[in-house]
Amino acid sequence: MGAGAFGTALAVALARDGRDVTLWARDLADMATTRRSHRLPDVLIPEGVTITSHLPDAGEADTVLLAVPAQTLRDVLIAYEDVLRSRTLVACCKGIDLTTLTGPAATIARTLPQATGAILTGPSFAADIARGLPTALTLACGSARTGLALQETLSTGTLRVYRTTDTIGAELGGALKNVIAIACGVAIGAGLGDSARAALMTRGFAEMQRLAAALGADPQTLAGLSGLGDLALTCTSELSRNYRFGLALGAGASIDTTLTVEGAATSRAVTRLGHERGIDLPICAVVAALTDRDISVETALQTLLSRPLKEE
Ligand SMILES: NC(=O)C1=CN([C@@H]2O[C@H](COP(=O)(O)OP(=O)(O)OC[C@H]3O[C@@H](n4cnc5c(N)ncnc54)[C@H](OP(=O)(O)O)[C@@H]3O)[C@@H](O)[C@H]2O)C=CC1
Ligand SMILES: O=C(CO)COP(=O)(O)O
Repeated sequence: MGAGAFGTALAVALARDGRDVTLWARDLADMATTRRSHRLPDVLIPEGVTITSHLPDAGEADTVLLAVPAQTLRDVLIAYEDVLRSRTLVACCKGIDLTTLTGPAATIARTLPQATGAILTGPSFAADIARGLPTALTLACGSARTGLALQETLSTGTLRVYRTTDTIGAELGGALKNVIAIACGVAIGAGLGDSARAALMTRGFAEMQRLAAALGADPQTLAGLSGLGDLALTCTSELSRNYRFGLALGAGASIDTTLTVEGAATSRAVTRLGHERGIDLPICAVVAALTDRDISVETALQTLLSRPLKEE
């Protein structure tokens, strides 16, 4: 569900590997006839993918991948509850819901408790997956048995899926790396240099681990693909929309508001979560203030540099 860049890329990769895939979009436009998505223009969607805007066309499919932005996941679950509640639902989004302050796996568990929930996350650009380039992802599911089955279902010759039962760690790794990627983009866009970026990645990772530990995640999960792996990708590549958003903010350039930039809303959600739990998240707080245009880049820099000196 969700025929954006990521949903389309996963559908293409799975169908190429022989899976029976239905790709649902709320608005098909001319996708079914052209078999192309404007978000992945170079990719022809294989005939093995059924493209539809009528969800019952998914028939008895027992696994549903939810590739919609994190801030819309809850609405989608509620709107299609009748079709979704008895299936295995795999969230393929990265973010923290601003209203409930929950990640995608927890949002599924809260909204449709009868469904089996999981999350697929980790370093992977949709364009790379669609081209069949080698990619490794994390599949987290509270049920070890379902996780094992999903790992088999979602792995292909080039898409290598690792599994864990730590859904909190996996969803936090994916959500938080986007916030730090915005910070890194700002640093590079403002001309602060690669050393500043390395500092933000490392101290940002410390914030990710701090919050994850406080919320009950296994710190090892954050050192894996969903966490360190995705941080490395997203903080260094201009293919990332979060990083590009930061670059524009830092350079004072215009922002493309049509793009999905999950880290913006998530920086606000995470800052609220930090306040509620008494956890120090200075980089996330600065990103939230920058994206809200509450502070300038100069103030953001001074805020971080003037903090008391401490042990690492
Ligand atoms: N792109 C990437 O490389 C990767 C993305 N992800 C994650 O995947 C998630 C989706 O991102 P991505 O596919 O890139 O985003 P896109 O902006 O490319 O696509 C978003 C899709 O969600 C649909 N959508 C938005 N709101 C709703 C709604 N209320 N109901 C139903 N459908 C809706 C859009 O439909 P419409 O076109 O009608 O607006 C569109 O099909 C994000 O959380 C992202 O972090 C994860 C890994 C890689
Ligand atoms: O999550 C991603 C790569 O793992 C995609 O990053 P962006 O959402 O920043 O484009």
